[in-house]
Amino acid sequence: MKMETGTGEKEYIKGELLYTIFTNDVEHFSIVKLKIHDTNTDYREKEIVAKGYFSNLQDGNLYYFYGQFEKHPKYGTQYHVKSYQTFIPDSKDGLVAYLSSDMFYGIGKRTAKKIVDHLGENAVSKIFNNKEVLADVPGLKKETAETLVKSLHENQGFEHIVVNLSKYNIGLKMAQKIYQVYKEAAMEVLEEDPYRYVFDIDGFGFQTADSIARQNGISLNHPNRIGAGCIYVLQKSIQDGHVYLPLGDCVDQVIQLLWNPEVPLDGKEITNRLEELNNEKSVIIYQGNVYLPSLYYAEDGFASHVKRLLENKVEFDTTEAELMKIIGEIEEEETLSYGKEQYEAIRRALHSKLMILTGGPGTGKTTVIKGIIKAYGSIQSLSTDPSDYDNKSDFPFVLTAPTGRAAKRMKESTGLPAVTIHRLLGWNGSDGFEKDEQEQLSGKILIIDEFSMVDIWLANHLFKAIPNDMQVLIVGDEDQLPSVGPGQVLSDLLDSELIPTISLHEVYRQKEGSKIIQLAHAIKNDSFQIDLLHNDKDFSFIDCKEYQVVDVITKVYKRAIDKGIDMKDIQVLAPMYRTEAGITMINKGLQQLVNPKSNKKREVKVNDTVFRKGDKVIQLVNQPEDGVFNGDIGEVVAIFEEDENTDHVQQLVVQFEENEVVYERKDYINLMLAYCISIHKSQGSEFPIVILPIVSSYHRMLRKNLIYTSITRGKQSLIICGEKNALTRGVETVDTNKRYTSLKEQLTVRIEEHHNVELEKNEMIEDDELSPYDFM
Ligand SMILES: Nc1ncnc2c1ncn2[C@@H]1O[C@H](COP(=O)(O)OP(=O)(O)OP(=O)(O)O)[C@@H](O)[C@H]1O
Repeated sequence: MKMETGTGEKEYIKGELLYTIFTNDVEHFSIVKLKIHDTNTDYREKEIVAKGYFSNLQDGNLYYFYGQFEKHPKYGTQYHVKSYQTFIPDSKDGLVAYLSSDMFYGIGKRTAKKIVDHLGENAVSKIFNNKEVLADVPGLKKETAETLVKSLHENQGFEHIVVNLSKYNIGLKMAQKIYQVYKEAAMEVLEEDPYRYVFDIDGFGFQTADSIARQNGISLNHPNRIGAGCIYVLQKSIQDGHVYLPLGDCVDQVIQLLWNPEVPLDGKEITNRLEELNNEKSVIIYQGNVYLPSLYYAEDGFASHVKRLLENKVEFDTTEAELMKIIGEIEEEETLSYGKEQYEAIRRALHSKLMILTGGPGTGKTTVIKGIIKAYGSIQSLSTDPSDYDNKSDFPFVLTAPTGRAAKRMKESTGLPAVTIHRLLGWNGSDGFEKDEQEQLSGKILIIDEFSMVDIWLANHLFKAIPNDMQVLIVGDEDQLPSVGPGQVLSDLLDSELIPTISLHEVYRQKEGSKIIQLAHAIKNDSFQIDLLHNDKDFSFIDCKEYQVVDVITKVYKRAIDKGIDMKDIQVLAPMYRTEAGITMINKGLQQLVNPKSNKKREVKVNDTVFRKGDKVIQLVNQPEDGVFNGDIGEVVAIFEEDENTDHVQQLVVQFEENEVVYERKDYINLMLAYCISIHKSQGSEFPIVILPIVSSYHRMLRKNLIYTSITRGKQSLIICGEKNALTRGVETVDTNKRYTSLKEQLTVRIEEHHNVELEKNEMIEDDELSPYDFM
């Protein structure tokens, strides 16, 4: 419902706060009940529920609220507040009463009257604009004036900023972020240099700053505009995975962003500005490349921690003969015989401070991890059973992975505890990580799985927390998609050839007759042939066109459900959201099939999506405070209305593998239906049955590493539906989008010298000592 005032005047409700129905301390989102004293809208009721991002509202106080009416399906009309301010009486008597109230300590009626007599009905805004006006109030002590100014700012600083920011269409939520950074100086900063916000406020876009600058007459070639353009271009490049931009690219992109026919800018001006920013440490220019400082220091920090670890030697005095015996005993226990590469991987990992283990699916990475743990336990006489340790943190084997699902898989496949990297480092959201250089991790061996997903920021945080006496094994498959965040840490480490690496090539699962593995390796080795798409016991290909995809997937899904397969075990993966065969349409089709609308099931609608009790959903952002992370999949188990819980807000409850999370309406956008998820979101997860549509309308996305990643998510069965040509073209298309990173160079500079020494040592080990394969 839209209310018009008919006069073009800004709509308001002047209301007294009766009570707060709900408030969220972190974001200051509140729902309040108001008694209406006045309004210039057509609303005629005496009370209304208002909601918005308030700070410090007091029961009984009068405020002006500016916003718009909304119709809630159950509770009727509510006022969605965009900005607000305390009502300050506009009569002299009212103002005297206000200034002499409890809100202003030390000001009695007489002093208040003096102020009002001298400054008039607009006393408060005059003081806000220039506190010096109080100096002329006869008989007002300096200290009293200072206390009054301070209290005014405490009581109204935020509202004042909110009201002023709203003139530039900046909403309450962004205003909270801005106020936290600049406090009362927010407007001053904004009007003098709106571009400062691009540097300091997370999520504040360049275009917004630019339009405010236009309104305030800041010139198009103002250095602040050019500076903000540079920062913005660098921030945007993170979305493409870059750690830096070459100076020339950066300059070109800034010229494009700032382009205006009236004031053309040339490259020299931009380069000069970048150099100034470099001097101020707002960017870092190093060897002709431009970095945002956080990325430069992450790369620099990670490289130095890798060097630090490599400098510390491993005490390993077990002879090769003893090691052979120990590994032989493990082979007997596990009833297998390690292949040559696998044996070497175990042996080398025990000798190395830091080692990388790579290999495609089914090459035995997990088998090797288990072997390393057992061998280490045996050599050091340490139990590999966590229950033998009184204190959890004494367990010497630390297993971790970047996502919840990958950690869970690691836990299941090794039978040992494994947690996400965030949990291992004690991430507290805005407070950062508990573990760092000062408070490092405990344990003897750290094994990090799915390392291809780790970005440079997380790699740096993790490595700074690794103590010198810990051995580290990095496990990953470089042919998977790179991390969502900036960098390509695993492939840079491998490219540097400075870290001891063992690559497993022999495929063991294939020996058990897996077509999925065969396909994956054919794609990896560029030997994919169309006749590999013949159906097999774990694989089928269904020929269909784009317009048939949703229908085909629905039928396959139905067949699986009819056979009694749990929907948790079937996962549809697709590369894009918005096509006829995109994730959104597939989700709609599958929701209709497995969880259709019913009078018996509650549902909520968020934009175009309906979440219904029983729906499979995926979490889209990290929410460490609730123990739920980007990519976690769960099920909607309940929906509660406002009058059914003590918080008096609508709630949606999702059961994840390990915990239950309660969402309020404003957080529903962190969820999506998950019958079909994006291939990017599936990284690090595996599913018993994967259904994979591949059609030519996805061509923009179809790349070898994307298809490889999707195929390797299927554990027992893979069904590809779509067009063979699209699949063939996709596996032949290599991702040429180069990520600008300099980790390899950073590592080379730091550790080449050290590495030469290590190499010599390793050669000595290889020369002097015999391996079992020398006897074969
Ligand atoms: N040397 C071996 N002899 C016999 N079987 C083996 C050997 N190595 C591994 N396997 C078997 O091959 C299968 C795949 O091994 P494993 O799970 O360790 O590979 P992986 O590289 O971790 O695979 P993925 O990345 O797909 O999880 C397992 O069933 C494992 O028991």
